[in-house]
Amino acid sequence: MTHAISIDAVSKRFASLQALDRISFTVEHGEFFALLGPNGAGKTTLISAMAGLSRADNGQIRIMGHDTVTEARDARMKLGVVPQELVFDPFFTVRETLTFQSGYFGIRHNDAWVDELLHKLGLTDKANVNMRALSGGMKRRVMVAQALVHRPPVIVLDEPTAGVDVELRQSLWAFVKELNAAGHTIVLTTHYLEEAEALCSRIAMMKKGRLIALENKDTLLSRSAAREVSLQLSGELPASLQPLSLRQQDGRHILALPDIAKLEQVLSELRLAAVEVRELSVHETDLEQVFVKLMHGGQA
Ligand SMILES: Nc1ncnc2c1ncn2[C@@H]1O[C@H](COP(=O)(O)OP(=O)(O)OP(=O)(O)O)[C@@H](O)[C@H]1O
Repeated sequence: MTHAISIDAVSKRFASLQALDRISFTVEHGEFFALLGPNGAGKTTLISAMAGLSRADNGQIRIMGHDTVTEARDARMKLGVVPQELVFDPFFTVRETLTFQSGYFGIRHNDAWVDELLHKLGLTDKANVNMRALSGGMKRRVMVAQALVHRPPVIVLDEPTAGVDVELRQSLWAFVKELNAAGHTIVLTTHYLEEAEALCSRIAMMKKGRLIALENKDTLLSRSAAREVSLQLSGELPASLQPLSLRQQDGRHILALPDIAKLEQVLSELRLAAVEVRELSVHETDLEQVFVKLMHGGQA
C-alpha cells in the first residue's frame, strides 16, 4: 500500500547550515495535513525537494509511490505545488499562463479544465488580463490554478494565505476543502495554528530542520489549552470561573480558553456577578511551546 507522500530520512545541508535533518513522515491518501514551523524551519526546503526543484543530500521522497529523483517526471505529475512567492511572467495573460503551464506537463487541449479552474477561483473575468495588471490576491489565485492544471492528486500549499485578505483567505480555504472532499491529498504549510486547526487532521511541526512533533489534531487539542484570555476586572474573579484560572499577572486574571465559545460563558458569568471588564485580550499559546511541552510529556 503506497502513501500519498512518503518522506524517509531526508537531509539537506546548505554550507554549514543543516536545513533538513533526517526528516521522516508519511501522508496518507485524502489526508489534510499541516506542516508548521517558525521561519527558517525548513518547510520550503522540504517542499522544493518534494517537487524535484532541489535534491536532498540523503534520504528518499516518494509521491504516490514515485521516487522524486529516479522517477522525477511521474512524481511531478502527481504533485501540484502552490509556491510561497508569486512567480509569473508579467506579459502573459492569465489564460496564457495556465495554457503554458499545461504544456509544461505535456497536456494539450486543456481549455475545459482551465475554464473550470478560472471559474472556481473567481478569475473568469480576468482570463485575458495580463498578469502584471492583477492585484496581489488575484495573482495568488492564479498560482493556485497553475498548481492544478494537471489535476494532481497531491497538492502542497506553501503559506498560501500570507498577506492575503480575509475574503480571499476564506474563498481559498473553501476551494481547498472542496478539493480535499473530492479526494485530493492536501499539505498546507502555515505559521497559523488556527488555520491548521480549522482545516487539518494531522499537524507536523518542524524546527531548525528537524521534525519535532507529529500529532493528530484532536490529540493535540485535547492535550493543550491553546488559548488564554487575559482580563482586567473591576472586582474579584467569580468562584464559578476559578476552575479556568491559570494565574494572575500584573493585576490581570489569565484564564484558559479551551475553545473560543467559552469566552461567551466567561463574559456572562462576569455580568451575573456584576464584575466589570476593564480590559480583555485573547492570546494563542505559542504553538512551539505547546509542541515542545507535549514532546517532553508535560501539559501545555
Ligand atoms: N538556497 C539556499 N542557500 C542557502 N541557504 C538556504 C537556501 N534555501 C534555504 N536556506 C536556508 O535554509 C533554512 C530553511 O529555510 P526554509 O525556507 O526551508 O524555511 P521555512 O521553514 O520555509 O521558513 P519560512 O516560514 O520563513 O518560509 C533557512 O535558514 C534558510 O536561510
